[in-house]
Amino acid sequence: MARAPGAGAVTASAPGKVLLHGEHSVVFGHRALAACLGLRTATTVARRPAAAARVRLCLPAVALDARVPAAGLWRAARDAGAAWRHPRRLDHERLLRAVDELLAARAAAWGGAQRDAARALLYLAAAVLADAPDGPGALRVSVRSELAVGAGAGSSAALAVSAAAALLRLRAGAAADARLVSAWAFSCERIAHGAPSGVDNAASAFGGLVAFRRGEEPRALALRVRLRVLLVDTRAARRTSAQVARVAERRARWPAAVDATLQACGHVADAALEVLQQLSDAPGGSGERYAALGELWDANHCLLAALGVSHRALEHVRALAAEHGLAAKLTGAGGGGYAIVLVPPAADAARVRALRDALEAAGYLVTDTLLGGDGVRVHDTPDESDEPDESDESDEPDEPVALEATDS
Ligand SMILES: Nc1ncnc2c1ncn2[C@@H]1O[C@H](COP(=O)(O)OP(=O)(O)OP(=O)(O)O)[C@@H](O)[C@H]1O
Ligand SMILES: C[C@@](O)(CCO)CC(=O)[O-]
Repeated sequence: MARAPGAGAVTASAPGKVLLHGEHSVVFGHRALAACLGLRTATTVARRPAAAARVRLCLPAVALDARVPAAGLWRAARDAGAAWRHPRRLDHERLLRAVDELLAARAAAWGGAQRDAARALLYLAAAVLADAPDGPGALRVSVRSELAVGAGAGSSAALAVSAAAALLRLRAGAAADARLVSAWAFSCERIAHGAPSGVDNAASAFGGLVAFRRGEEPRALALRVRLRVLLVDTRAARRTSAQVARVAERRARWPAAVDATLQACGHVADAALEVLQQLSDAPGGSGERYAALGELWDANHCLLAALGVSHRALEHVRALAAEHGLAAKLTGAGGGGYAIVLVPPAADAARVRALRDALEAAGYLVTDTLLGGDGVRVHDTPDESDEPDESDESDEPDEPVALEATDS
């Protein structure tokens, strides 16, 4: 049997993130500080030997298993100027229109999370692979994740970064630079979020602790400090785009007041960066510095609440943390989703345990984790000797791929 063009499969994984500071204010040009999580999303892209060009999307986290015919999409991507090295040369809107036309009838019954994921993955696959000499052919894209979807821990960025890295590895034959991966993931994030700042994809691609300001290169911070947090999933659903729209709407009504609040968030982020730098330079006296950091988390949370993006569950988490002597803030877009509780090294273990119990008794999911760790990683290389099997056409389920957490 003839081998399918460029047969093989690649898996890449990327972490979620938390924003220590700067959610929402980063959209308006202020500094954000992001740290990646030990929880990851893995995307496997496999070239399949099917006769017809199509993409199968296996996305258990959003309960989607769909097959989409793709010949027209590959053509549209070439017409839109797709070239894997140059995300900015692509006519973004034109390719997106082609994706939407393709999905129009098919996705009518899908929910928003399914449609957003399918749009993002089809866009990326077409954009990165359409200019391959032998064409993209048939693909299977399978995603597995340890992250809560749509909760503020950067699940959409981890999806975009891991998919971009896998597709680029398949297309280019070598692992791509994190900046290129991040740039493609940013184009992808634009699809659901309209005008994202880019902080989520930068944090996920680069890993560790990242200082970010819109329009500037992300700065990986070489800090010798690993913050311990309780990551609390309130399980209150929300969409990032809706929270961003809520702030924009409030700003349209009260421009001066909202701009002053956003600017204050920026000052808090600047001050927190100084404290983190001190913690890294001189770990002695860290009790006071952790107390200062806690104060800044609290201030940042209150400013975000003033912007209208808190939620009663987030306020509840903060109140429980305060009862146990710890500081907490919402992280990500807010409106539900995740909060983070700062656990200083000297925190009393029994109190932390008691807080965890109280949070769990209230129905929240708690992960005790260290922030920082690896950014994007390519796990597999395409195996060109892997003779495809005709039975691949029958769309049998994928083999699961083991996901290693990087820390926690
Ligand atoms: N593992 C996954 N499988 C399929 N789709 C996913 C997955 N992870 C994220 N998504 C897509 O990303 C969307 C969630 O993006 P959203 O930006 O609202 O949340 P988030 O990225 O988790 O939070 P934030 O942007 O505030 O950090 C989902 O609705 C879905 O379309
Ligand atoms: C709410 C927001 O600031 C962070 C979402 O994690 C949106 C963005 O930066 O694009």
